[in-house]
Amino acid sequence: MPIIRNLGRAASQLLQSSGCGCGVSLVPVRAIGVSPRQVASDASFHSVTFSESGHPRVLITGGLGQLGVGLAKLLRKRFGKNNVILSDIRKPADNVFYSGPFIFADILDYKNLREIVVNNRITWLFHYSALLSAVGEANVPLARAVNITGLHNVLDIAAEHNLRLFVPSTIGAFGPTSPRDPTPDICIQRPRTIYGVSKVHAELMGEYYHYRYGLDFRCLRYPGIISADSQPGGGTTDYAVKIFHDAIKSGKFKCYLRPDTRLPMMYIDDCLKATLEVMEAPAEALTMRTYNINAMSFTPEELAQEVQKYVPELQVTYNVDQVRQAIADSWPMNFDDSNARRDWGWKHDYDLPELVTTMFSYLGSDSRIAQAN
Ligand SMILES: NC(=O)c1ccc[n+]([C@@H]2O[C@H](COP(=O)([O-])OP(=O)(O)OC[C@H]3O[C@@H](n4cnc5c(N)ncnc54)[C@H](O)[C@@H]3O)[C@@H](O)[C@H]2O)c1
Ligand SMILES: C[C@@H](O)[C@H](N)C(=O)O
Repeated sequence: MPIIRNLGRAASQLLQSSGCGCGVSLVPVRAIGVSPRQVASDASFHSVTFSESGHPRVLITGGLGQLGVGLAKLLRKRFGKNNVILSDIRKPADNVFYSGPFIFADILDYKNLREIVVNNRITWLFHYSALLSAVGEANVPLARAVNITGLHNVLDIAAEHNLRLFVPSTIGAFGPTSPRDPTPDICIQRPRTIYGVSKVHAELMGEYYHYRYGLDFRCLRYPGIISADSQPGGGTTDYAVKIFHDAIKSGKFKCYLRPDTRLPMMYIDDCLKATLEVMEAPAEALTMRTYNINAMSFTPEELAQEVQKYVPELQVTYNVDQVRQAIADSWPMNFDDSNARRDWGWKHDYDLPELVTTMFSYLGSDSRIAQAN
């Protein structure tokens, strides 16, 4: 919902009398007095970055997807179990529910989200809710709502409550006119998916709120993420997770991308490590608010060859899905993350061989690993 649509009379008056003398507000307009739980307009909205315990109070939105549960685990180790609240609109599995605080949070419900942030004295928000590239193309209106309207809600609440906000972007924020090998941080971004368009929008809005309202916005462009104990949510890079499961289950894998399709990829532990590191980086170290991060790039054919070292009988066939192939063909082949490495010391731990070894050891085929060595 456009911020301006929520501009009430009190907000208009405040805008007229705003301190800088230029007639514009220092917090997003929606934050000024539209909530039934509104505090007086002269009260301080500003909470602290850390709670009394010295740890941030964290909320993760969209936390039941491929990445959120792992992030919660990492953050709970660092900040304490009860300081990290996982949220989603889906029902959590027992092991997730009993591993720490979980709450229902629909990012399209602005008031509910605001109430959660206030009642739990949240200071850091990791905004993971999204529809990914393939499911986004299958339902553009929903992707637009979740990825764009939902982001607006999160941005306004984060700015109003002085949160440190992390929003992940993606290799999908680039398009066919971007340099693809390698893709630098700053270049042409004309993606052709609703997912990519919404992520460019998120990068730009977050940076705008940073410069305009002082929001502590931090963003990483993730490559395709590979994990063993969580399933991907409908993206173009999902094949690189499925191949491991199919290799173990049936010894057969049908790939929906051409064998020579090169994309940047990363093991989940590196992705989550980078996320925590950029959130903990001192603000003065950050010369940018949106960074590429990279680990490796491979094609389905190269991944299959590495997997076949562990499952030599694996049969791979190719049945190209035109939608996902067109998306992949418009994305970076290699990612230039030199700014992240320089500014806050980003360094990945997993290249392709370590990734494959780790995946098989998690998926329980240690005997095959022994054979391969
Ligand atoms: N997994 C990757 O390879 C990858 C790569 C680049 C960027 N990212 C980004 O990282 C973030 C997390 O990715 P993921 O792979 O875990 O995604 P996912 O698709 O697995 O999970 C997204 C979650 O968002 C939730 N969601 C949907 N609508 C919602 C709503 N209205 N309110 C609250 N939650 C809602 C879904 O229930 C789901 O659990 C996303 O923003 C994604 O764009 C992921
Ligand atoms: C790359 C990333 O954003 C996601 N895994 C997708 O393929 O849509």
